[in-house]
Amino acid sequence: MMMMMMTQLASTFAGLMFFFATFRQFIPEEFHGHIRRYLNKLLTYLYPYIEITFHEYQEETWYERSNAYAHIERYLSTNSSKFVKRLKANVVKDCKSVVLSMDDYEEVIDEFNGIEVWWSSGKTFSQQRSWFSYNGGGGTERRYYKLTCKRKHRDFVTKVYMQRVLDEGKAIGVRTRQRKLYTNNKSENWEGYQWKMWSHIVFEHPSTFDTFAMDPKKKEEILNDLRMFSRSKDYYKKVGKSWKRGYLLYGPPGTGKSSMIAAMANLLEYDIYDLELASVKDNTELRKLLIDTSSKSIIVIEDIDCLLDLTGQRKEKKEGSEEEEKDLTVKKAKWEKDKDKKGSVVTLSGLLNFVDGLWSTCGSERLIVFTTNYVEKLDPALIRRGRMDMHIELSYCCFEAFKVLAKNYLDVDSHELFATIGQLLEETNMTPADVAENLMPKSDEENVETCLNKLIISLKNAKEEVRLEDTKEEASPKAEEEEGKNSEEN
Ligand SMILES: Nc1ncnc2c1ncn2[C@@H]1O[C@H](COP(=O)(O)OP(=O)(O)OP(=O)(O)O)[C@@H](O)[C@H]1O
Ligand SMILES: [Mg+2]
Repeated sequence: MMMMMMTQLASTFAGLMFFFATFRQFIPEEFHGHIRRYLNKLLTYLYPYIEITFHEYQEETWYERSNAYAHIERYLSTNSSKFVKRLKANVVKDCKSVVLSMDDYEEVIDEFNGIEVWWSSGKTFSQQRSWFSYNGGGGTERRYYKLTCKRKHRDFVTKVYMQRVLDEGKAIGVRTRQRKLYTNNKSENWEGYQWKMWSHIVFEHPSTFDTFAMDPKKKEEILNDLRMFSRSKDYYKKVGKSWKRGYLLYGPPGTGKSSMIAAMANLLEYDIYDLELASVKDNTELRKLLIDTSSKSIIVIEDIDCLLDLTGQRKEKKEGSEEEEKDLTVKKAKWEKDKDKKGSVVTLSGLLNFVDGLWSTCGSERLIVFTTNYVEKLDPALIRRGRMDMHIELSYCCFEAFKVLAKNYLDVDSHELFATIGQLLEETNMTPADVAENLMPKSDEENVETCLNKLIISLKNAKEEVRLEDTKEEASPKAEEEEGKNSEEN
């Protein structure tokens, strides 16, 4: 009703303006300014409102949906859907939930701090038919939201009220969005009509900190650190630091590094950018990839140890065991092959700049996570505090971690066999991945007891293998000595 009245007033005024425009040649020039001024005064009297229109597509980049429009749409869908008669339904989150928004030509009144604003939705039609409209883009229909408020509230509405609408709409978007897992390892990154540095799939990993097996104290420490980070926007601003944090996850294969990244993303509701460095052409491309990441995300570089020779100036690092050295050589050979195939010339300094150079400050609320199996091999510059702020060791399964896995896989909190398992875990090293594999029932016949016994047998076998290895190693220097003596005698 209110909107109809306002429209009528507006058309009356438009009529007056039209009258003036038509007959202006019959009116002496010197009166034009006065007439305009009086007409404007009359407008304020007859129509004491202002209108602001938010178009769905931006004029300069006609294919790009306006963020403001999207935020307003979400805000109105949450705040107005109870009062609007006709609603549009959008299915999100993999068909699991429905988001309602105002249908075209609907109106709704919103109130904030005692001030009323009127929102209406509408659309215009463009005569031009573009390539874009044939390709399912914005098409010839252009939607908009129109905000109408009293002229005297203009400042409050444009500054305070609109900021609230945009902030709330943005927050709703974050809550209801489908999280994504991005990768740069793809030759075809065309998305509709735009070239994308990253391609993505929907991120739905079940790992959480509840199901993650590790020492509870350490887990609590990590959880506190992450929660603190996500709440510290103002703190980072105050101390003059960009709002990002680096985590280095290190430990043997199968100790949960990748699972922890997924748990972090699920906890903070962030997207993940899985950066494959071998596919990055050079430092410039690395920077472009960085610029193209969004806030509220985790940038992951797995197996960072493969990058040791990036500069060709690797310092002498501690020698690892024979097995570790062999594993590292295989991994590095694969990395070199990938790198050569894709012609990658990323350097260590390029990577250091990526982590904390000037460009890294674009965007905010971001975690950078490196993973490695061989922390002692890494260049100290890469993992110094400030770049990798928190170093997290993920190690072999301890008794506390086993209890979490037993709860996850068998739904038991205690059992008489737990004591034996606790003892064996102290005596031998087994990764959480291996413990989990033993605990998982493989048929209907396998119950809690059979699974726990399976684990006990595996642990005993692992212990025996280590004992045999040790005996062999002890025996071999003696044999060498004997051999040496014999050759001297001969
Ligand atoms: N700490 C853990 N808590 C719960 N499950 C775990 C844990 N560690 C490993 N797992 C299980 O083992 C599987 C392999 O773990 P994950 O891939 O996270 O290991 P990783 O440390 O990333 O290994 P890699 O160094 O080879 O990449 C996971 O899918 C998960 O089911
Ligand atoms: Mg992994």
